[in-house]
Amino acid sequence: MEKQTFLDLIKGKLIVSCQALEDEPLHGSEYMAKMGLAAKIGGAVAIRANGKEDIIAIKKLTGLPTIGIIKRNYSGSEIFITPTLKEVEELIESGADVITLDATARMRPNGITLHEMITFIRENSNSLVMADVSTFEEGVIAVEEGCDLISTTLSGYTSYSPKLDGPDFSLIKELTSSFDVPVVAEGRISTPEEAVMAFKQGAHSVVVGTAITRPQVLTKRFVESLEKNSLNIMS
Ligand SMILES: CC(=O)N[C@H](C=O)[C@@H](O)[C@H](O)[C@H](O)COP(=O)(O)O
Repeated sequence: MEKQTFLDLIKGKLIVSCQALEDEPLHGSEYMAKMGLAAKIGGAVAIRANGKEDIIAIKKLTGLPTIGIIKRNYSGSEIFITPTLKEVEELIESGADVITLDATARMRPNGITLHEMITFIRENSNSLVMADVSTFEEGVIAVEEGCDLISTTLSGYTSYSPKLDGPDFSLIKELTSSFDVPVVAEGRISTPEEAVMAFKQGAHSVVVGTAITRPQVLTKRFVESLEKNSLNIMS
């Protein structure tokens, strides 16, 4: 998909992240494709997904554009979102419209740089490049490296970024007020009101994952709240 067409499509709209890792009950491309379809029926305009199989299944069932990542752990590196060219190659094969890279300041496996990863994508595909960052400084680098979109995904998930319960609205605001590159608000957006707040900070689009597609986490929130309140009532 053309860059401008994709950016226009997601502007002011909701992207849903449909991901279930191997240790999650909804793991499997059939479940994720149906989750994607449910999101589409609800009005999502694109799907963020993990892994070649899920991306292919989601694209086939929904027809929506996909933002692809591959989560994989390598010993000796903390980077787990599309860490090496191997994952990039798998994403190119999947036909993902956007390839998302960890653009944090941490060392990648094999010492490959963000610059080399982006160059490889540009030379071997028409996919757009999204940079997942955890701080403003990483956003600056992502812009300098020519990423098509920046996402706040990793705020709270690097040792040096703030550990917030909710979304990192300050980071969204800082990035959107400094760059023309579209900023996607992502990470711990749990309510429609928070999504609206993210747009008020200038976000181009909003990604919601857990609050829509991880029922076990949502169930737990209810249960914990009930337990806490029954304790309060008893005391
Ligand atoms: C940190 C990390 O691994 N984030 C992942 C990135 O793709 C996903 O596990 C998240 O679900 C996604 O970013 C959406 O965020 P939330 O689920 O908070 O709405």
